[in-house]
Amino acid sequence: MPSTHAQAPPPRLELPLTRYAWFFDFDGTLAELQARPDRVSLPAARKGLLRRLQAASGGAVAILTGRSLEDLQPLIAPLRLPCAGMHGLQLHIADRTRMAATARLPYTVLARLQDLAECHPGVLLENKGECAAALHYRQAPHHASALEAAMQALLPTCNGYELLHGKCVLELRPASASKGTALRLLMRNTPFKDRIPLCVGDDRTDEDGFAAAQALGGIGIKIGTGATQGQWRLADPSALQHWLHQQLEAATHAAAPVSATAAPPASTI
Ligand SMILES: O=P(O)(O)OC[C@H]1O[C@H](O[C@H]2O[C@H](CO)[C@@H](O)[C@H](O)[C@H]2O)[C@H](O)[C@@H](O)[C@@H]1O
Repeated sequence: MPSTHAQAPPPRLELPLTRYAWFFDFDGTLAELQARPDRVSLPAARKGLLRRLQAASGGAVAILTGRSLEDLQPLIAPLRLPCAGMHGLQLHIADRTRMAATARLPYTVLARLQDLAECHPGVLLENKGECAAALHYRQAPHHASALEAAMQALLPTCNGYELLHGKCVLELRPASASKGTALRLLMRNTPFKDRIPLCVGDDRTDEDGFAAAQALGGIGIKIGTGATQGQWRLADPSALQHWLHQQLEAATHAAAPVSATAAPPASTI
């Protein structure tokens, strides 16, 4: 359900950072979107903020991404964080990676996707390890409807799969898991357990994370434009970086001796 606050940036967090469980989407949220998935990198300043947040929150920082974990982990290195990959199909926590029970994409479907990429100049195939595969058309948006029709036609041969519409990307993936499922699973584990989930994301699959976080009494923060059920909104990854920096600075000052002339905090959540 759309929120009445969803156009406003989140105010300062009211409680200590250790009271929140932090969930971040990757592409479009921590890292700016690029023409191709392999052109993305996470700026050092943002890695630094995540490291500070990891320390300040007692380790309750996770990434929920649509990428496979094999793809994500080098992008966040040297950080080691709990994370969910492929929109919740993979879960990595306490140095163990688990995969939701799922079918494999028939090799005939993978071969067809490869053909589609080759026949449509500018289209890229992202094979996420046999369980899911995506066709990216950011560099060839005129092919979007042909790709969609071709992938819709493949769906009946992919039992239990759905066609996901992302940002200039169409993906065949099992319908059995979501970012909401992943968030709920992580929330059952230390150090996330008994905290207030705070979920940040820019894309359609992040809405599942917002719904799960808000159902647990938490907070959803939408990055960028578009309808959302998140309560708050930030313009882009740079605005998120700035807001996180503010939260960390405020927490650092709150831990310091209080000055008699300190101003009262502005509005909080
Ligand atoms: O859940 P996320 O971490 O946001 O992942 C969503 C998809 O992100 C990647 O694709 C998107 O970002 C690319 C790089 O900026 C961009 O070129 C593409 O157009 C976007 O759709 C990733 O490649 C996908 O696997 C993720 O599902």
